[in-house]
Amino acid sequence: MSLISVENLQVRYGANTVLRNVSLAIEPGEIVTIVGPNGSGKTSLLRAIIGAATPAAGQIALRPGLKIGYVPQKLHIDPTLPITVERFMQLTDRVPRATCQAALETAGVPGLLKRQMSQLSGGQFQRVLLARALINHPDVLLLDEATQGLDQPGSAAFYQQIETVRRDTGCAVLMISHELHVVMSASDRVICLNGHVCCEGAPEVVASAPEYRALFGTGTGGALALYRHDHDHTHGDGCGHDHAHADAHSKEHEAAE
Ligand SMILES: Nc1ncnc2c1ncn2[C@@H]1O[C@H](COP(=O)(O)OP(=O)(O)OP(=O)(O)O)[C@@H](O)[C@H]1O
Repeated sequence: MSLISVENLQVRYGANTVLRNVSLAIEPGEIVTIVGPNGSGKTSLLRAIIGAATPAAGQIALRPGLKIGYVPQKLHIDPTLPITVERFMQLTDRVPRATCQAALETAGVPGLLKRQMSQLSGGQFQRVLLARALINHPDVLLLDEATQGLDQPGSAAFYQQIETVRRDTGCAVLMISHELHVVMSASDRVICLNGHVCCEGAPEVVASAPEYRALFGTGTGGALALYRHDHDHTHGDGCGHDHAHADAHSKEHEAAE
Protein backbone atom coordinates (compact mmCIF):
# COMPACT_ATOMS: atom_id res chain seq x y z
CA MET A 1 0.00 0.00 0.00
CA SER A 2 1.18 3.53 -0.80
CA LEU A 3 2.13 5.73 2.16
CA ILE A 4 -0.18 8.46 0.89
CA SER A 5 -2.82 8.07 -1.75
CA VAL A 6 -4.76 11.06 -3.05
CA GLU A 7 -7.69 10.44 -5.39
CA ASN A 8 -9.51 13.15 -7.33
CA LEU A 9 -9.00 15.64 -4.54
CA GLN A 10 -10.88 18.90 -4.64
CA VAL A 11 -10.18 21.68 -2.15
CA ARG A 12 -12.32 24.80 -1.94
CA TYR A 13 -12.21 27.95 0.14
CA GLY A 14 -15.79 29.21 -0.03
CA ALA A 15 -16.62 29.53 -3.72
CA ASN A 16 -12.94 29.41 -4.72
CA THR A 17 -11.88 25.97 -5.95
CA VAL A 18 -8.10 25.84 -5.59
CA LEU A 19 -7.51 22.14 -6.31
CA ARG A 20 -9.50 19.86 -8.54
CA ASN A 21 -9.05 16.26 -9.67
CA VAL A 22 -5.67 15.91 -8.00
CA SER A 23 -4.50 12.31 -7.77
CA LEU A 24 -1.09 11.16 -6.63
CA ALA A 25 0.55 8.47 -4.55
CA ILE A 26 3.68 8.57 -2.43
CA GLU A 27 5.58 5.31 -2.14
CA PRO A 28 8.01 4.32 0.65
CA GLY A 29 11.43 5.94 0.37
CA GLU A 30 10.82 8.18 -2.64
CA ILE A 31 11.49 11.91 -2.87
CA VAL A 32 8.72 13.74 -4.69
CA THR A 33 8.83 17.46 -5.37
CA ILE A 34 5.80 19.59 -6.06
CA VAL A 35 6.38 22.70 -8.12
CA GLY A 36 3.91 25.28 -9.31
CA PRO A 37 3.32 29.02 -9.42
CA ASN A 38 2.18 31.07 -6.43
CA GLY A 39 -1.37 30.30 -5.50
CA SER A 40 -1.43 27.03 -7.43
CA GLY A 41 -2.59 25.05 -4.39
CA LYS A 42 0.68 23.45 -3.24
CA THR A 43 0.26 24.32 0.42
CA SER A 44 -3.44 23.46 0.24
CA LEU A 45 -2.47 19.98 -0.93
CA LEU A 46 -0.10 19.47 2.00
CA ARG A 47 -2.71 20.89 4.38
CA ALA A 48 -5.28 18.43 3.07
CA ILE A 49 -2.82 15.54 3.52
CA ILE A 50 -2.17 16.43 7.17
CA GLY A 51 -5.87 16.95 7.81
CA ALA A 52 -5.73 20.75 8.17
CA ALA A 53 -7.92 21.34 5.10
CA THR A 54 -11.09 19.37 4.41
CA PRO A 55 -11.52 17.93 0.92
CA ALA A 56 -14.65 19.18 -0.87
CA ALA A 57 -14.48 15.98 -2.92
CA GLY A 58 -12.18 13.02 -3.41
CA GLN A 59 -10.24 10.92 -0.93
CA ILE A 60 -6.96 10.95 0.91
CA ALA A 61 -5.83 7.60 2.27
CA LEU A 62 -2.87 7.34 4.62
CA ARG A 63 -1.29 3.96 5.31
CA PRO A 64 -2.53 2.81 8.72
CA GLY A 65 -0.18 4.02 11.46
CA LEU A 66 1.64 6.38 9.09
CA LYS A 67 3.98 8.77 10.89
CA ILE A 68 4.34 12.17 9.24
CA GLY A 69 7.08 14.70 9.97
CA TYR A 70 6.23 18.24 8.94
CA VAL A 71 8.79 20.96 8.20
CA PRO A 72 7.13 24.38 7.80
CA GLN A 73 8.20 27.20 5.50
CA LYS A 74 9.39 29.23 8.40
CA LEU A 75 8.61 29.73 12.02
CA HIS A 76 8.85 33.00 13.83
CA ILE A 77 10.37 32.92 17.28
CA ASP A 78 10.62 36.17 19.20
CA PRO A 79 14.38 36.90 19.18
CA THR A 80 14.16 38.24 22.75
CA LEU A 81 12.86 34.89 23.97
CA PRO A 82 15.73 32.86 25.42
CA ILE A 83 15.26 29.28 24.29
CA THR A 84 17.87 26.69 23.47
CA VAL A 85 17.63 24.30 20.55
CA GLU A 86 17.15 21.42 23.01
CA ARG A 87 14.27 23.13 24.79
CA PHE A 88 12.69 24.12 21.47
CA MET A 89 12.81 20.51 20.31
CA GLN A 90 11.11 19.42 23.52
CA LEU A 91 8.27 21.96 23.41
CA THR A 92 5.60 19.69 22.00
CA ASP A 93 6.96 16.38 23.24
CA ARG A 94 9.19 15.92 26.29
CA VAL A 95 11.74 13.76 24.50
CA PRO A 96 15.10 12.84 26.09
CA ARG A 97 18.20 14.84 25.27
CA ALA A 98 19.78 11.86 23.51
CA THR A 99 16.80 11.68 21.14
CA CYS A 100 17.17 15.39 20.31
CA GLN A 101 20.88 14.93 19.76
CA ALA A 102 20.33 11.94 17.46
CA ALA A 103 17.80 13.90 15.41
CA LEU A 104 20.19 16.86 15.13
CA GLU A 105 22.90 14.47 13.92
CA THR A 106 20.56 13.06 11.27
CA ALA A 107 19.73 16.62 10.22
CA GLY A 108 23.46 17.36 9.84
CA VAL A 109 23.83 19.81 12.74
CA PRO A 110 25.14 17.76 15.67
CA GLY A 111 26.66 20.68 17.59
CA LEU A 112 23.62 22.88 18.09
CA LEU A 113 21.89 21.35 21.12
CA LYS A 114 22.88 24.06 23.61
CA ARG A 115 22.73 27.02 21.22
CA GLN A 116 20.11 29.74 21.49
CA MET A 117 17.51 29.59 18.71
CA SER A 118 17.97 33.34 18.14
CA GLN A 119 21.66 32.83 17.33
CA LEU A 120 21.17 30.33 14.51
CA SER A 121 21.70 31.16 10.86
CA GLY A 122 18.77 30.66 8.50
CA GLY A 123 20.20 27.35 7.30
CA GLN A 124 20.84 26.10 10.84
CA PHE A 125 17.34 27.14 11.89
CA GLN A 126 15.78 25.11 9.07
CA ARG A 127 17.95 22.10 10.01
CA VAL A 128 16.63 22.36 13.55
CA LEU A 129 13.06 22.35 12.17
CA LEU A 130 14.06 19.30 10.15
CA ALA A 131 15.53 17.64 13.25
CA ARG A 132 12.32 18.35 15.17
CA ALA A 133 10.32 16.69 12.40
CA LEU A 134 12.63 13.65 12.57
CA ILE A 135 12.23 13.01 16.30
CA ASN A 136 9.40 10.51 15.91
CA HIS A 137 11.08 8.62 13.07
CA PRO A 138 8.50 9.56 10.41
CA ASP A 139 7.68 7.35 7.44
CA VAL A 140 7.27 10.47 5.35
CA LEU A 141 8.55 14.01 5.66
CA LEU A 142 6.43 16.85 4.30
CA LEU A 143 8.36 20.04 3.56
CA ASP A 144 6.58 23.25 2.61
CA GLU A 145 9.20 25.44 0.92
CA ALA A 146 11.58 24.68 3.72
CA THR A 147 14.41 26.68 2.15
CA GLN A 148 12.60 29.97 1.78
CA GLY A 149 14.97 32.76 2.75
CA LEU A 150 18.11 30.69 2.22
CA ASP A 151 20.55 31.56 -0.54
CA GLN A 152 21.12 29.09 -3.34
CA PRO A 153 24.14 27.29 -1.79
CA GLY A 154 22.20 27.11 1.48
CA SER A 155 19.20 25.60 -0.30
CA ALA A 156 21.35 23.15 -2.22
CA ALA A 157 23.03 22.03 1.02
CA PHE A 158 19.64 21.61 2.68
CA TYR A 159 18.33 19.42 -0.14
CA GLN A 160 21.52 17.35 -0.07
CA GLN A 161 20.83 16.81 3.60
CA ILE A 162 17.32 15.67 2.71
CA GLU A 163 18.83 13.02 0.44
CA THR A 164 21.14 11.97 3.26
CA VAL A 165 18.18 11.75 5.66
CA ARG A 166 16.31 9.59 3.17
CA ARG A 167 19.36 7.33 2.78
CA ASP A 168 19.91 7.04 6.53
CA THR A 169 16.30 6.68 7.66
CA GLY A 170 14.50 5.34 4.58
CA CYS A 171 11.73 7.88 4.96
CA ALA A 172 9.84 9.20 1.95
CA VAL A 173 9.81 12.93 1.26
CA LEU A 174 7.09 15.08 -0.26
CA MET A 175 8.32 18.62 -0.67
CA ILE A 176 7.25 21.89 -2.17
CA SER A 177 9.91 24.00 -3.78
CA HIS A 178 10.16 27.04 -5.98
CA GLU A 179 13.78 26.33 -6.75
CA LEU A 180 13.31 23.76 -9.40
CA HIS A 181 16.87 23.90 -10.66
CA VAL A 182 18.24 23.46 -7.14
CA VAL A 183 15.95 20.66 -6.05
CA MET A 184 15.85 18.71 -9.29
CA SER A 185 18.79 16.43 -8.57
CA ALA A 186 17.39 15.53 -5.16
CA SER A 187 14.03 14.44 -6.59
CA ASP A 188 12.94 11.04 -7.84
CA ARG A 189 9.80 12.52 -9.27
CA VAL A 190 8.44 16.00 -9.92
CA ILE A 191 4.78 16.95 -9.98
CA CYS A 192 3.80 20.25 -11.52
CA LEU A 193 0.66 21.55 -9.90
CA ASN A 194 -1.53 24.37 -11.08
CA GLY A 195 -4.90 23.73 -9.50
CA HIS A 196 -4.61 20.33 -11.14
CA VAL A 197 -1.65 18.06 -11.92
CA CYS A 198 -0.28 19.56 -15.14
CA CYS A 199 2.55 17.15 -15.67
CA GLU A 200 4.84 14.84 -13.79
CA GLY A 201 7.84 12.67 -14.40
CA ALA A 202 11.17 11.27 -13.29
CA PRO A 203 13.74 14.03 -13.92
CA GLU A 204 16.63 11.72 -14.75
CA VAL A 205 14.68 9.91 -17.47
CA VAL A 206 13.57 13.09 -19.21
CA ALA A 207 16.95 14.75 -18.69
CA SER A 208 18.55 12.12 -20.89
CA ALA A 209 16.33 13.01 -23.85
CA PRO A 210 18.55 15.00 -26.26
CA GLU A 211 15.69 17.03 -27.70
CA TYR A 212 14.89 18.45 -24.26
CA ARG A 213 18.51 19.33 -23.60
CA ALA A 214 18.87 20.93 -27.01
CA LEU A 215 15.77 23.00 -26.49
CA PHE A 216 16.17 24.15 -22.93
CA GLY A 217 19.82 23.88 -21.97
CA THR A 218 20.71 23.21 -18.38
CA GLY A 219 19.70 26.37 -16.51
CA THR A 220 16.42 27.10 -14.82
CA GLY A 221 14.65 26.91 -18.15
CA GLY A 222 16.26 23.54 -18.75
CA ALA A 223 15.05 22.31 -15.41
CA LEU A 224 11.56 23.42 -16.36
CA ALA A 225 11.77 21.18 -19.38
CA LEU A 226 12.75 18.14 -17.38
CA TYR A 227 9.23 16.86 -17.18
CA ARG A 228 7.14 14.59 -19.22
CA HIS A 229 4.45 17.00 -20.39
CA ASP A 230 1.14 15.29 -20.84
CA HIS A 231 -0.97 17.04 -23.39
CA ASP A 232 -4.20 15.32 -22.56
CA HIS A 233 -5.50 18.24 -20.59
CA THR A 234 -6.47 21.76 -21.52
CA HIS A 235 -5.28 24.84 -19.72
CA GLY A 236 -8.56 26.71 -19.89
CA ASP A 237 -9.57 24.87 -16.77
CA GLY A 238 -11.35 27.73 -15.09
CA CYS A 239 -9.18 27.47 -11.99
CA GLY A 240 -8.06 31.02 -12.57
CA HIS A 241 -4.34 30.20 -12.46
CA ASP A 242 -1.53 31.47 -14.57
CA HIS A 243 0.61 28.72 -15.99
CA ALA A 244 4.27 29.09 -15.11
CA HIS A 245 5.30 26.37 -17.49
CA ALA A 246 3.38 27.79 -20.45
CA ASP A 247 6.66 29.00 -21.87
CA ALA A 248 8.13 25.53 -21.84
CA HIS A 249 4.97 24.23 -23.45
CA SER A 250 5.00 26.79 -26.22
CA LYS A 251 8.71 26.22 -26.95
CA GLU A 252 8.01 22.54 -27.06
CA HIS A 253 5.18 23.12 -29.51
CA GLU A 254 7.28 25.44 -31.67
CA ALA A 255 9.95 22.79 -31.89
CA ALA A 256 7.42 20.16 -32.83
CA GLU A 257 6.07 22.27 -35.67
N1 LIG B 1 -7.35 29.61 4.46
C1 LIG B 1 -7.64 30.10 3.23
N2 LIG B 1 -8.80 30.74 3.01
C2 LIG B 1 -9.10 31.24 1.80
N3 LIG B 1 -8.32 31.12 0.71
C3 LIG B 1 -7.15 30.47 0.88
C4 LIG B 1 -6.75 29.94 2.14
N4 LIG B 1 -5.54 29.35 1.98
C5 LIG B 1 -5.20 29.53 0.70
N5 LIG B 1 -6.16 30.19 0.03
C6 LIG B 1 -6.16 30.53 -1.40
O1 LIG B 1 -6.02 29.32 -2.11
C7 LIG B 1 -5.15 29.49 -3.23
C8 LIG B 1 -4.03 28.47 -3.15
O2 LIG B 1 -3.21 28.80 -2.04
P1 LIG B 1 -1.99 27.89 -1.58
O3 LIG B 1 -1.37 28.55 -0.41
O4 LIG B 1 -2.43 26.49 -1.47
O5 LIG B 1 -1.04 28.02 -2.86
P2 LIG B 1 0.51 27.80 -3.02
O6 LIG B 1 0.72 27.15 -4.35
O7 LIG B 1 1.06 27.08 -1.84
O8 LIG B 1 1.02 29.29 -3.06
P3 LIG B 1 2.48 29.92 -2.69
O9 LIG B 1 3.46 29.39 -3.68
O10 LIG B 1 2.25 31.39 -2.87
O11 LIG B 1 2.81 29.55 -1.27
C9 LIG B 1 -4.68 30.94 -3.21
O12 LIG B 1 -5.48 31.66 -4.11
C10 LIG B 1 -4.96 31.37 -1.78
O13 LIG B 1 -5.26 32.74 -1.72
